[in-house]
Amino acid sequence: MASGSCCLVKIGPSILNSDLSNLASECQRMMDAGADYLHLDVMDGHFVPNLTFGHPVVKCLRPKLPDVFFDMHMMVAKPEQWIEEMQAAGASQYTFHYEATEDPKTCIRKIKEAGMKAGIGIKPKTPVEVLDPFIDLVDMVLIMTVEPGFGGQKFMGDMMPKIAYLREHFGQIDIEVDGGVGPATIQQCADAGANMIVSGSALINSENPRETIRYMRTVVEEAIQRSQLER
Ligand SMILES: O=C(CO)[C@@H](O)[C@H](O)COP(=O)(O)O
Ligand SMILES: [Fe+2]
Repeated sequence: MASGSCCLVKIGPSILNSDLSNLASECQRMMDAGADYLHLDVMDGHFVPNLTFGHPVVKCLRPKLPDVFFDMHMMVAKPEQWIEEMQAAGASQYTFHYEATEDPKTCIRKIKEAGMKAGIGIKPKTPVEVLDPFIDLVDMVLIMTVEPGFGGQKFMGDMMPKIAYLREHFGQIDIEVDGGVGPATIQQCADAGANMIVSGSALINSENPRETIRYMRTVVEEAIQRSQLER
């Protein structure tokens, strides 16, 4: 892991590829397996070529999982549009895409005013430096390692320098990695400096999700320890 990091490892399953007719029990299954939070993928058919669910589903899910941190991955055009609804539905963090808004600063301010944590993410073709002006304003940055829109895609290892750049220049910020992350790719994410690990199909399809989560957590913890020794 690049230098400067001492943040907490958090594993957040993406339930996009789970049996959505059993959404609450699939979420509970992931939490029972040792997940730290849930990464809920919202798609609007405009920003990405796919549809999932919106705030009404989050509202139904919240009472079933009252204490769970919901990281809303908002793959939507005009993300400003859904901030209040998501907060009212029970979202904990609102992670929007830099590419989806003309005014990221106002979007961040509105998320904070609504009482949620704010995350900002970039698609694979977006250079990481565009995030520089917003790092001090947000709680988390998201580096996509697939083109957003679908679960089960191939991990893009060439995104790792973006994570290393953020860890190198911005110390302890929470860096989330999302797309194709699982036991086969976690080492690359850990070495680059990611500490918030989204894993969808690898966890949902795992025969032993508890062991898969434990393994990924250990790999990232060891990378953080190594980076601290190197400092
Ligand atoms: O945001 C997205 C896709 O757009 C992700 O959250 C994926 O849904 C994660 O699933 P896997 O790539 O791990 O299967
Ligand atoms: Fe996601």
